[in-house]
Amino acid sequence: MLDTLLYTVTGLVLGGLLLLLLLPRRQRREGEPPLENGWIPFIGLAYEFHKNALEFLISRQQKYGDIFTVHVAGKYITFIMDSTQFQYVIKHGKQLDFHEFANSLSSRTFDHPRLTEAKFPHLNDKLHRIYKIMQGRALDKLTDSMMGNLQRVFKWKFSQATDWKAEKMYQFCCCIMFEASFMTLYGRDPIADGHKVISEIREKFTKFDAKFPYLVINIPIALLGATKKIREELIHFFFPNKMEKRSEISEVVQERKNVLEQYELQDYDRAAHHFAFLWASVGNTIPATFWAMYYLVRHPEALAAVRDEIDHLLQSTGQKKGPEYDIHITREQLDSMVLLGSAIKESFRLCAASMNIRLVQEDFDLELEGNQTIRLRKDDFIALYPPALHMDPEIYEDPERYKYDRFVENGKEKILFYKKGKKLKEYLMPFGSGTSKCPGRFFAMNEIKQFLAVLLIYVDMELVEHKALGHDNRRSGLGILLPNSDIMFRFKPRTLDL
Ligand code: HEM
Repeated sequence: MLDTLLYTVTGLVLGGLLLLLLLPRRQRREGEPPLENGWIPFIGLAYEFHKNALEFLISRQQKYGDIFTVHVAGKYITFIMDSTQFQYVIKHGKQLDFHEFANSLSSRTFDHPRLTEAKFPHLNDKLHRIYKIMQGRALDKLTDSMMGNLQRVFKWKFSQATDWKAEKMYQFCCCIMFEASFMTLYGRDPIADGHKVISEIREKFTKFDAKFPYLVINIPIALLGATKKIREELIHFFFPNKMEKRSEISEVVQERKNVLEQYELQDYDRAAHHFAFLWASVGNTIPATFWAMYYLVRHPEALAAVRDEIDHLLQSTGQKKGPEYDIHITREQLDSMVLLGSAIKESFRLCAASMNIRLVQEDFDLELEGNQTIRLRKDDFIALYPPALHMDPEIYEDPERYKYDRFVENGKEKILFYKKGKKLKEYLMPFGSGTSKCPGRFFAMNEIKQFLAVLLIYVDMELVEHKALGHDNRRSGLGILLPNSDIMFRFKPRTLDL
């Protein structure tokens, strides 16, 4: 009896699978790029893509050429692999939309209502206008505040270190960057113990962040253990009663708060928006800071050259080195440190994997260089995958190698990179492109520079473990990749040669 039941169930499952396999697949139409469906219905090539996106895309590029469409988890994505063609995708903002797609992703991940124009007229535009506060001269205030907060956190961290002290490097970066960025953007609660409250938020944030890639690919939050509860707790930190208590809130967060208050939103929904901004402001900055620090510590010649540049700046501005002194470095001075900037860009090149994705709004022919056109279908995606550019040996010689001064030429920032003899408009894309370019990119770059400058001024450091780190590919396509494990390093107050 049991045998018969088992045979019947197995038969039904196999029959169902066979039927699924026999379902008609999408066929390539004339003018469209080569298409690969994958053999598993709905899933398509999702597994291969997520295992190692760069390897997967390069293998398809070898098979189909620079443009091809693949079926990944129910979506059809056309990849443009030739970096000389990127600008043609970037400039088609009307037919290739980013905001609609980003809005629904953010709403699903951070649990706020979608900011549709019909329901919340002009809200999206108003929020985007605020981002100007993070650019140009307006950035001075934020940069100064970050410098003060970073030094406060570093001094607290190093206060007990008299001799070598070992720590996990990722955790170290996360602790310092989270706290300093949080205080800079969201200010402080004058009564509560700042370190304790922020550590609590950071721990919850780290747990949420570990599940972030699953939320993005639409795995129901109910299947992700305690993530729903943690997300709610994080959102509660930004409720009006908590925000009102905080002093020294940055202008950008204050302005966002003012704009959100002009609309009929629940307290929870407003708080969820603040939480989304928190994720945007530290979710990539922390791993980016880690990689910049890791590569410097791993390459003593790079560390020595960058430290020399920082020391030189201190000397020329008459400042003393050492944790007992306050350091002041202006935004212009940060900009002038080309070796430090180059070292950070080089680490971006090796770890930035944010897919630039656009949703096709209507059937249309996308014109590319050299009278080439490709036919695109409404509701498909078109994507640029920066690692394909960053690891291209025609653009970057010996691309696997970390070369801290790769972005310096004749003592200035190097901005000319070529492919097929053509000057590239986009040669480094950690921050996205066109309409979706990160509005926090100047602040992010400054923060990482400040972190490294203070660190190198305050301490000597070296690796304790000598294992090679790889990437955790779960965030492939979503921003800066995390390392596949943490690594021990040690530091001690710097011996000063004054
Ligand atoms: C190394 C650090 C950072 C990296 C690599 C990074 C990268 C990016 C990327 C790639 C996007 C576009 C998303 C997409 O195309 O899907 C983006 C958007 C965004 N980033 Fe950043 N980001 C960083 C730091 C920051 C910081 C420090 C802030 C704010 C303080 C920030 C605020 C934002 C915001 C608000 C958006 C959404 C913009 C929109 O709605 O159009 N980011 N970021």
